[in-house]
Amino acid sequence: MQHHITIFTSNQSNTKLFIDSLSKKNNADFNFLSNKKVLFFSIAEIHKFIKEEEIHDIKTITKHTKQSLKSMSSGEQKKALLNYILTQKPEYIVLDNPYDNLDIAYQTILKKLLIDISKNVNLILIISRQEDVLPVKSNIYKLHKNRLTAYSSLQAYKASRQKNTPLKTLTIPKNNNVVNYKDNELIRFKNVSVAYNNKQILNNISWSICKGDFWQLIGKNGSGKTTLLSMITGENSKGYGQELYLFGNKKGTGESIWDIKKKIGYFTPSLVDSFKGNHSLLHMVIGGFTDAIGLYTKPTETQKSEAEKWLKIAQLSTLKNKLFNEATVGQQRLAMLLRAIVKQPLLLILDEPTAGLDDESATLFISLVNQIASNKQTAIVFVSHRKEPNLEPRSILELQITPNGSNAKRLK
Ligand SMILES: Nc1ncnc2c1ncn2[C@@H]1O[C@H](COP(=O)(O)OP(=O)(O)OP(=O)(O)O)[C@@H](O)[C@H]1O
Repeated sequence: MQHHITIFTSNQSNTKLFIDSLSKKNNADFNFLSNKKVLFFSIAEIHKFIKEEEIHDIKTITKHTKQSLKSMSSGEQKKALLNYILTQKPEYIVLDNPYDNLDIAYQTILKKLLIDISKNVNLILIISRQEDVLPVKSNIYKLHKNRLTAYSSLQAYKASRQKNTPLKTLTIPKNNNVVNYKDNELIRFKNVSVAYNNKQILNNISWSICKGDFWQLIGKNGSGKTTLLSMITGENSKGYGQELYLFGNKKGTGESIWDIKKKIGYFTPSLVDSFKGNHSLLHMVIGGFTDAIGLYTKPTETQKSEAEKWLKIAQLSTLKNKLFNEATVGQQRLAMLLRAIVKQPLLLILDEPTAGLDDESATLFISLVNQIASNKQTAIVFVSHRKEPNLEPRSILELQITPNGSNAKRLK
C-alpha cells in the first residue's frame, strides 16, 4: 500500500521553506523520508539543473539532446525533468504544482501517468489549485505559513474552504498615466519567422495588436508563444530586419528599448526569481511606474497613493511594508503582477500569470484583468494553458505547430 500525501497551499503558505525542509530531510513531520530516495518535480529543481549546466557544464536531464536546458520552453523543461525522474526509480516524488506550464494535452497525460505510477511510488502532491487534486487515496493537509493542518478527507478540506466566487465588481484606480499615442495599432507582425539552429519555430506570423484589445495566446508547449512575445518585450533579437512594428516603428529603428518598455507592462512568474532586492512590497509596486528595481527616484504622492490602491484591491494592504524577500512566493507574485499593471500601460503582457497562485488569488487576478480590459485603455495579451473559467478574452490566437514552424490561427 502506497503512502500518498496531498498538501494544499495558499498565498499565505511558506511553500519554498517547506519544500526546502523536505529536500534537506529536516522536517520533523516527514522524518519517514530520511532513508528514502526522494526526487522533486518542481521549477526550483529545473533551476538547479540549469545552474549545474551553466556553471559546471554538467548535463543531467538533457543528456540526450544538444539543446541547453535553459533554452528549452518551460513545458519542455518540465517534460525533460519528469522523464529523468522516472528513470531514477524514486521511492517518493514531491510534485510542486505539477501541471503549471504544461499544455492541456500533456496535463491529461501527466494525470494518467501519476495515477499509474501511484501504484508503485509514493507521491507528495503540493498544489495551490483545488482542481489539481489526483483521484488517488491520500492524506490531506493544508499548509498555512509554516504550519500543517491535517484533514480527515478531501471533502472535509473542501468544506472548510469559503466558496470561491468571481469578483465582478472590482473598481480599478483611475488611469493617471495615459500615454499619448495616436495610432490604433500598437504592434504588427507581418510574415515574421524565427528559427533556432536551423529548426523553424515560427512560420510567417502575421498579427496585429490594437489599442484596448484583449487577446489570449494559446498553443502547445514549444509552439513559440514566449518567443513571439519576447520579440515585443525586447529580449529577443530575432525580430530585427523583419516586418515587426512596435508602436509605429519598425523594430530596431526609432525608439530605444527603454522607450518601448515604458509602454509595456510584463509579467511572468519566473520574473519573481530575478528580484532579490530588499524592498517593501509597496516599493516593488511603485517601481512599476519607472521600471526600476527598488526606488532610485522618489515616487510622487500620486504614484504612492495609486500603488496603495492596487495593493488594497489585491488584499495586500496589511503587508505593504513587508520586505519582498520575506513575503511568500504567492505574495511576491501578486506584488509583481501589480507592478506590471500599476502604470496601466498601453500593452500588458501576461505570460502564464496565474501559475502558482492559489484559487482565491487567481480568481481575484482574473477579475482584475477583465476589469482592465473593459476600460479599453490597455491592450492585454494573456498566455495560459490553464482554462481560467472567468477569463473573458475578446480574441484568441493559437500557434499551431507544423514541421515548418508554428502558424498563427485566429480562433476568435
Ligand atoms: N535559444 C534557443 N535555442 C534553441 N531553441 C530555442 C531557443 N529558444 C527557444 N527555443 C525553442 O523554440 C521553441 C519555442 O519555445 P517557446 O518558449 O517560445 O515556446 P512556448 O510556446 O512558450 O512553450 P511553453 O508553453 O512550453 O512555455 C521550443 O521548442 C524551444 O526549445
